[in-house]
Amino acid sequence: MIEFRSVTKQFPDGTVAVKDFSLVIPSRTITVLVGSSGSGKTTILRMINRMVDPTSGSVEIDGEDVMTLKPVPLRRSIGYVMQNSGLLPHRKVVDNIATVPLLRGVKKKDARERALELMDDVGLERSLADKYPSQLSGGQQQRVGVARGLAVDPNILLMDEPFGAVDPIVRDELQNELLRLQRDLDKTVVFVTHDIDEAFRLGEQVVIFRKGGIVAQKGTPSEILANPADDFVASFVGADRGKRALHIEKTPAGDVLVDSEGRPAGVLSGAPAEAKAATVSVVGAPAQGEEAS
Ligand SMILES: Nc1ncnc2c1ncn2[C@@H]1O[C@H](COP(=O)(O)OP(=O)(O)OP(=O)(O)O)[C@@H](O)[C@H]1O
Repeated sequence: MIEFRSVTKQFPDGTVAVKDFSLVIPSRTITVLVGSSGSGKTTILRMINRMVDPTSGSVEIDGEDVMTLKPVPLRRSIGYVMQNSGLLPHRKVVDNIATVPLLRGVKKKDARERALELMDDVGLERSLADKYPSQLSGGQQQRVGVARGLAVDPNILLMDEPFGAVDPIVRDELQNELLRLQRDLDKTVVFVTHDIDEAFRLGEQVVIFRKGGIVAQKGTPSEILANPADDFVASFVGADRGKRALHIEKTPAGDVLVDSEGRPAGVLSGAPAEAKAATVSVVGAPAQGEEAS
């Protein structure tokens, strides 16, 4: 479990990026931070692995204040997937994925083998292993980014707009992959996006920010949709709701949100991981070669 307790972050130039922020992020769930540009989402994400430290308040992982942990080992134990995949252009795919394990002293042969397994996990052909990032499509690069985040075998995976730079169809595939990975690998995922549609699709818990790092509302997609806290949330959510005509569909695994095209848009209740898995297989078409569960 990750817990933020009354966290404020003021940068040296006086910018208050996050103000009095409290949140519990349960283990093995996907929590999505959503809001417009500059609302403090990345700053919050980076406080989990000490790329940024709070000015006041505390961030705890499993009851331990992160300030008592050394930044470098902490960073190497938490997966971090960046916007635009953050790949090193001069390194081959397999070496990009193996970077942190190698830094941690894993033998080169073992790191390569693990990297190849991770390529399988994220749906990348092994034939791409010795290519350079510039030789891959945007979607493939994002998959390498996810594999790179998973390569440290983390309990926690931080994802900062990881699917922002790809077209809607690939984005959809990547979202499905993430839901499948979350089901199979049981990670605690903290996911940042500015897209409410993506937030409702992926998040068991969704936190909506207004400018100045202030929480406008947090809850499950259904709680937020059923009861927007104020006009800001209503308009933030409303545009999307109108566009996608979200509605509730009953499945054996629980109630799920689907859009007007029958695509999964989030899970309402019940066991989250299982329900999300069911959402993908009940409402969405399974990917080629993937067994419908
Ligand atoms: N190192 C820094 N020094 C000063 N101000 C900063 C620094 N990093 C971020 N900020 C400011 O803090 C605020 C929050 O930034 P942050 O990157 O957390 O927002 P965000 O919601 O992730 O935005 P985006 O969606 O555009 O990535 C912004 O006003 C930003 O300019």
